[in-house]
Amino acid sequence: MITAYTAAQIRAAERVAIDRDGDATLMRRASTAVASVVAERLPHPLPGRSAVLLVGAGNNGGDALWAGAFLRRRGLAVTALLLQPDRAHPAGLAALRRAGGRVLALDPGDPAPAPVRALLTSADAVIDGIVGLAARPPLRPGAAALVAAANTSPALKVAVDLPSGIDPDTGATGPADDGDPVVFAADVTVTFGGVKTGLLLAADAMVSVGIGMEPDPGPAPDGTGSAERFAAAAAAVDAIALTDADLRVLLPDPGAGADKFTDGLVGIVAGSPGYPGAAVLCTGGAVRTRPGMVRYAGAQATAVVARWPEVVAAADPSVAGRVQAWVIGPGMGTDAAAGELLADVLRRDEPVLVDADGLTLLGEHPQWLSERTARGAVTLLTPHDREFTRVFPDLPLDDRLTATRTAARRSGATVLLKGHRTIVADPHGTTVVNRSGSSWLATAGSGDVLSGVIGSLLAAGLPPVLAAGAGAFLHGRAGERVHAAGEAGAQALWSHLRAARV
Ligand SMILES: NC(=O)C1=CN([C@@H]2O[C@H](COP(=O)(O)OP(=O)(O)OC[C@H]3O[C@@H](n4cnc5c(N)ncnc54)[C@H](O)[C@@H]3O)[C@@H](O)[C@H]2O)[C@@H](O)CC1
Ligand SMILES: Nc1ncnc2c1ncn2[C@@H]1O[C@H](COP(=O)(O)OP(=O)(O)O)[C@@H](O)[C@H]1O
Ligand SMILES: [K+]
Repeated sequence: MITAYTAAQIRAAERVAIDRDGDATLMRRASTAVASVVAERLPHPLPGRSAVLLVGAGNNGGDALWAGAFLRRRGLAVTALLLQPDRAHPAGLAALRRAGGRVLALDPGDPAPAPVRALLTSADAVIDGIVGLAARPPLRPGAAALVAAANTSPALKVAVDLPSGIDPDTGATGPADDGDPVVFAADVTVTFGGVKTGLLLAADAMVSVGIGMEPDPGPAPDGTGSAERFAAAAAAVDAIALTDADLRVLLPDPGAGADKFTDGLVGIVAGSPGYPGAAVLCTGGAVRTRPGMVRYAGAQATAVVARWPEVVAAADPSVAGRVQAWVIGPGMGTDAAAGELLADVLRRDEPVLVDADGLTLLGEHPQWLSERTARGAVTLLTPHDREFTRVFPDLPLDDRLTATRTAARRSGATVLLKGHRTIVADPHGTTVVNRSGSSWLATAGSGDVLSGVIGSLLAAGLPPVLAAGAGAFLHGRAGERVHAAGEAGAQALWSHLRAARV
């Protein structure tokens, strides 16, 4: 489990560490780590190579200046570009100068003239120390112009603590209506004092370095497979991301005493004459995720059983037999008959996952959701952006994390917002960010497979936020395998779901 924190939580831990160790010690540890990452990743020998530092007004710039001083001592030519020369970290600046580094004060009106752009283009490494924990995006115009110029450089790009341009708490990059906000295009982010939640969303490669100021990670999951313990660990921090090892804990292999009824049955209501494929795709997601039994209840029983003979099929939920969780929505249509089916399933007490057309119907009948969550029935919504906006029209998606958390808190449902980084939040605020996946998942029907996967985990009794988080992680890993195998299309996911649990 990767645990992540808000800037305020990290600042609180930092205050304790500064009182104990002094801030110069912390900065030395942080900047040494940045210099090491740069030195490890550049081709050797290092003498003769060059690094450019982008330096803002605070301690983030201080880290970059100290890292530059260390790299200078290892033989690199180092140039610091100061966005606010009179506010640059004095000790860092002095250290860089002592080591023989060059310092350029930038013109605030034109921070990236041709000579600066040429310097960035020819550099071997660019180190981003414009802004860290104090960031409030979007970047101010001068910083944005410098970052935009740096992003065009072929150099190794290393962000100090956070890529400048993202919000530490949410990963958001600023209001979407201001055009595309600029963010430093880091190849790697070296972060200290704990992973910031924004990094889970907005940074790909990151190195988290302990410098003696990390927040208390809370109760660790004990490795026994207790989902409750796992959920408590997740609830104690701001957000988590799951790992392959977590999946082994959350989805144990069945024990010797298992039979097909042991681990929960999922019922699937999906597909319609217009969309027979959705029924088959969604059911396949469930069949391939866990042993046990899958029931199908809907208009495509013949097609489903032709592809999945192990499925027990019925014409509708009222005659389907007992299940421990329902998945409803993929390709079911949005007509009156589909609405009745959804209303019927939502009146039941078992956990229900609503996806796709089911979400469009919920947008038209919000009371079906509120009546259900008011009586405490477990509900999980798995929208993509357009479906999210149908159900929660007033929640802007320029800050996806806040939108997802607000939707969950307000509706009483667990909400999974799909995307490059899928986000799951439950009504109490427990948050899982998914970091597995491949853009090859952006293919028609891949969401149908996902809802089958998650429904199966919900029926197995995982708390909804973990069922959704683990399902998204597994689906993402399967997507990576589809890509690696040179395959494509949503049904290619089926055959990789089992092997994706390593
Ligand atoms: N206090 C310490 O001892 C330590 C601090 N550390 C570093 O210090 C950083 C935090 O330092 P600071 O609190 O000084 O602040 P930052 O260095 O994060 O911010 C610098 C300045 O950026 C400006 N800024 C904010 N939003 C901006 C925007 N959208 N566009 C342009 N500029 C913007 C702010 O006005 C602020 O003065 C951490 O991220 C980390 O890199 C580490 O060295 C660890 C130890
Ligand atoms: N750019 C992307 N990178 C990674 N995963 C993506 C990307 N775009 C979409 N996905 C994933 O692909 C799936 C698409 O689901 P959805 O939009 O519901 O498709 P459909 O309705 O066609 O089944 C989701 O799991 C989503 O997280
Ligand atoms: K930075």
